[in-house]
Amino acid sequence: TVLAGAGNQVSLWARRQSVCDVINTQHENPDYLPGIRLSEAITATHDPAAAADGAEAVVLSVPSQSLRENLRDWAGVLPDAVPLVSLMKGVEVGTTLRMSEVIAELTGAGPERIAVVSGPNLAREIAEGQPAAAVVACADEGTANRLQKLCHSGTFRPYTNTDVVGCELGGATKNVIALAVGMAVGFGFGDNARASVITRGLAETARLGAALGADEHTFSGLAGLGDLVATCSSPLSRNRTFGEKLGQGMTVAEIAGATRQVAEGVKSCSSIAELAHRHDVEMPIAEAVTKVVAGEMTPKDMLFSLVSRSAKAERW
Ligand SMILES: NC(=O)c1ccc[n+]([C@@H]2O[C@H](COP(=O)([O-])OP(=O)(O)OC[C@H]3O[C@@H](n4cnc5c(N)ncnc54)[C@H](O)[C@@H]3O)[C@@H](O)[C@H]2O)c1
Ligand SMILES: O=P(O)(O)OC[C@H](O)CO
Repeated sequence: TVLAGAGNQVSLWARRQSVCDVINTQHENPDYLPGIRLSEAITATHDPAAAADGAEAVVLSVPSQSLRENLRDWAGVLPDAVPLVSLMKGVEVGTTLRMSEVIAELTGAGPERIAVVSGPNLAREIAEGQPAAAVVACADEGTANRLQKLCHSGTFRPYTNTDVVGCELGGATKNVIALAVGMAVGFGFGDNARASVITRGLAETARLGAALGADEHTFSGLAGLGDLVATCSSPLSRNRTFGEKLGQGMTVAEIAGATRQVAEGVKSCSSIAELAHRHDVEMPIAEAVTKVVAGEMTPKDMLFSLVSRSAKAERW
């Protein structure tokens, strides 16, 4: 929708032919975005080669843990030399690779071709054409500039950034923090708890970013604070909603069984906690969320354990 709104012809790949048919004939995706009319500049196909044929850029957006298996099928049909753009906000379980790293590994593309778009971009609001801003990050500024032009419209304002690591970590970690915020809300706590978890969540995200070579300024930008605030505040967020249900006493299996959409933080929390351990970074919220998701701690114990940790200086 963003690309079509900026004047591009968009070819969308979908797994199910029936979804392609509805998009092509009724210009709607009733399963995921009911009631929203899609631009006629968007056509759908079940054939990845047809979707990628002649593309100026390829935008990749599937649940993070499925990217590797999907790219194995797609790598052979992706056009050479065009930018490969990730919208995904997760870290691969088992490898702890960021999505740009998975793309590099499976396609052989260099950093000058791999970009990330991230920011406070809740899908339904974007599809409704509500205004939003985002970051287009690529190590190569020229590629970032070209992609910025490709998606800049009257409702979508992209900024460029060369800090791919920071943008990806901001996007993946905010999902984990949103789970914690959701748990606090679901348990019945108010705005003080919510703001405290958001702020300390940002602090631990920035600590991890520093250890992995990210630019600290990224975390006060749209892919950091911006996305964190949107996700932790919005009932549209799947991660926050998942956390809320955990806080109300449902189990991970019960919640996962009742939703068809991905809450990336549920899987990525363990990869992020593993990255933190490996780089000797303290990430108490991510570690505690990982324990709740693994069934090793209740949301109530998690929330009180975070408050009763040993006292320290705010900046250290
Ligand atoms: N929804 C948002 O508001 C939003 C905003 C920005 C970024 N993202 C990110 O985009 C990525 C995709 O999220 P989404 O919101 O589209 O998720 P989703 O769960 O709403 O939909 C994912 C789509 O992928 C398909 N899918 C599911 N499993 C698949 C698999 N194994 N292989 C191929 N396709 C599969 C689903 O059928 C669906 O069409 C995530 O990393 C998410 O963090 C989402
Ligand atoms: O619905 P969520 O929790 O996956 O969040 C969606 C987007 O990442 C918000 O920018």
